[in-house]
Amino acid sequence: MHDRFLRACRREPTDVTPVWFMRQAGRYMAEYRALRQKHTLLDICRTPELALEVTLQPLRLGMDAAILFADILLPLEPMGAPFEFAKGEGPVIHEPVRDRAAIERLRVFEPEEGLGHVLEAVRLIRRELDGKTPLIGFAGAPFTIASYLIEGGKSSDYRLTKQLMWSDPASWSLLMSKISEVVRLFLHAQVKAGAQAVQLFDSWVGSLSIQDYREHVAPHVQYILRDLETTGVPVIHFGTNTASLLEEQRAAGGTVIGVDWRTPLGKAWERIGHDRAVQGNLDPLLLCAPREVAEQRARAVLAEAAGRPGHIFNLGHGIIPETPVDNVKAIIDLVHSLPVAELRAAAAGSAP
Ligand SMILES: Cc1c2[nH]c(c1CCC(=O)O)Cc1[nH]c(c(CCC(=O)O)c1C)Cc1[nH]c(c(CCC(=O)O)c1C)Cc1[nH]c(c(C)c1CCC(=O)O)C2
Repeated sequence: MHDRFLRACRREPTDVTPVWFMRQAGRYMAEYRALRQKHTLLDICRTPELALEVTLQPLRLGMDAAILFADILLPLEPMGAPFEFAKGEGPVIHEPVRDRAAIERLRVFEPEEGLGHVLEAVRLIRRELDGKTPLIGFAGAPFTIASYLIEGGKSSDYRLTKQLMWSDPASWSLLMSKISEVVRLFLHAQVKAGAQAVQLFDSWVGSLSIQDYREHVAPHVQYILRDLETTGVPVIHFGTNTASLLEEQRAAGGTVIGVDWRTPLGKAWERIGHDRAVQGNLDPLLLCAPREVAEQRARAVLAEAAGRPGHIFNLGHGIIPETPVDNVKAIIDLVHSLPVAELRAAAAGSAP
C-alpha cells in the first residue's frame, strides 16, 4: 500500500514527502475538459461512475492521495437551498438565506438519503484504489458554506454574512449549528463509506478577525473536528488568508493544519506546534511560473519543513485552470526526488 500520505498525517517518518494538490482534478486537464463537454459539473458530482472517473484522472501524474470529486456546496440542495453553477459566474443560490425564518426552514438531513450518490462514489473509488492510493473525503466548513448561503454566491467582502453574524447572533448560531450538524454527519458517512482521511475546507474564514473567529466560528468547527477525531482517520483543517488565525485553527482541531503561501511554512509550523502535521504551501500561481522558478520555490517549501515528519506537500489553495499539466508533474517528481533524510541533514547543516 502506498501509504506515505497517511503516515505523514500521523507524523510518522516517510521516505520522501507525500504530495497531492487541492483541485487536482479539474479544468487544467484535457481529460476533464473533454468530459465537461458532455456533462455539467453537477451531473459529474451526482453520477458515481463519472465522479470515480474524474477522481482517478490526475493520479497518472503521481500524487500520493486521491481526493473525492465533489463540491463543498452539494449539501445545500438537500438542506433546502438549491443552486446551480452559472456559466462564468460560479455558484448561484436561488433563494439566499438571510433571515430567521429561512434559517429555520433549513433541513438537517440523513447523508445516505440526501447525498447517497456521493457516498456511493466514495465506495466505488475506494474499491478501485484500495491498496494503491489513499482516498481523501471532504466537506466545506460552516463559515464558508454559510457565506455562500447568505451571499447567494461568491463575495468579495462577506458583507451580508458579517451583518447577520453581528446583528442577530442567535440566528447566526442556529444557522452555524445546522450546517455543522450536516457537515459532521456527512463526513462521518464518508469515513464509513471508505474515506481514509477527510479535509474540512474553510476557504474564506481568513476574512474574519481573531475575535469574530473565536466567538462566532471556532465553537462550531470544534464541534465537528472533536467528533471526527473519534473515527481515528486524519482530519485536515484548511483555510486561506489565515496567517492571523493559525493558533485559533489549531485550537479548534485537526490532525493536519493547512497553511497557505502567505506565511513561511517553518514559521507557521512553529506557531501551530510540532505536535500537529502541516499541509502546504506553494503559491498555486507558481505552477504557471517558469519551471525553474517553480522548482526553486518548491525546494524552499521543503527546506522550511526541514525533513520533519508530518509535512504533506500541497499548494496553499487550489490549482487554477490555466496551469500547464507538465508543471504539475514536474513539481510532483521534484518532491519525490528529494529523500526526507537529505532534507533533514541539509536543515541540520544550515542551522546557526
Ligand atoms: C469554495 C469551494 C467551492 N468548492 C470547493 C471549495 C473549497 C476549496 C476552494 O476554496 O477552492 C471544493 C472543491 N470543489 C471541487 C473539488 C474537487 C476535488 C479536488 O480535485 O480538489 C473540491 C475539493 C470541484 C469543483 N468545483 C468547481 C469546479 C470548477 C470546474 C468546472 O466548472 O467544471 C471544480 C473542479 C466549481 C466551484 N465550486 C465552488 C466555486 C466557487 C466554484 C466556481 C469557481 C470556479 O469555477 O473555479 C465552491
